[in-house]
Amino acid sequence: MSETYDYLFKFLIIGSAGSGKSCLLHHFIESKFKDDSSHTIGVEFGSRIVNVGGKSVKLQIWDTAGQERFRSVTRSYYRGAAGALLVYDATSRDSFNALTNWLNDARTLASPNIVILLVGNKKDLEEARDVTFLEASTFAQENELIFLETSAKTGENVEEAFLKCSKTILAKIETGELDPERIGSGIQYGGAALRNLQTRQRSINKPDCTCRV
Ligand SMILES: Nc1nc2c(ncn2[C@@H]2O[C@H](COP(=O)(O)OP(=O)(O)OP(=O)(O)O)[C@@H](O)[C@H]2O)c(=O)[nH]1
Repeated sequence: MSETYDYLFKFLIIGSAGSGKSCLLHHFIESKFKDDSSHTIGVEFGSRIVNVGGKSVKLQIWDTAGQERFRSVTRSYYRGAAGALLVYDATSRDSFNALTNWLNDARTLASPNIVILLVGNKKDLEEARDVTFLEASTFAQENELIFLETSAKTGENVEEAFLKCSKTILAKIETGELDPERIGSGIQYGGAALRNLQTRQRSINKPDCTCRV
């Protein structure tokens, strides 16, 4: 039996090693900080159903390894992603400088319409900050990204990051900018939406009984 959600979105979490991708996913799924996090080998997976503007959306999230040696494996997961969290560590300038490369990969290997949310993680480490909010938001504007600063430690803005990205995808579906039926869109209808579509289809096909011959 199909689960009752309206849409399924495929999500990626990408960015430099150590920026906190696995901790963000863990906090989103388990609502707590993963304090024994080690480097991801290849990819890890998590999923959760969220409510976005009255629609239930199942997020299928692929957490990719940031280390260069896994790049060929992780790249193979980009295809057909509807959304991505592009993560840098706000206490690491290197992770910020690497964003352009990650962005190029996402836009060329995933769908060109992929919705990307830039995430400045480790917001709780204010004293060790190496990237200002202003320069990151300027980068986000220049590259047409949505932007949030988060802390996977305190949980600040973690939920918001996933929800904001989902909300943007949903809005683009509603305006017709994204087509869930396009192969590789990273979006699927769930059981609930399919039932609605079928009901609508039936009423379109039904002959108009009020007309008299
Ligand atoms: N203070 C603080 N530490 C964090 C935060 N997020 C992650 N960390 C720490 O940063 C380190 C790396 O976190 P991970 O989530 O494993 O990083 P990753 O991006 O998944 O790394 P790779 O799997 O190698 O790509 C760990 O020691 C975490 O405890 C945060 O928001 N605040």
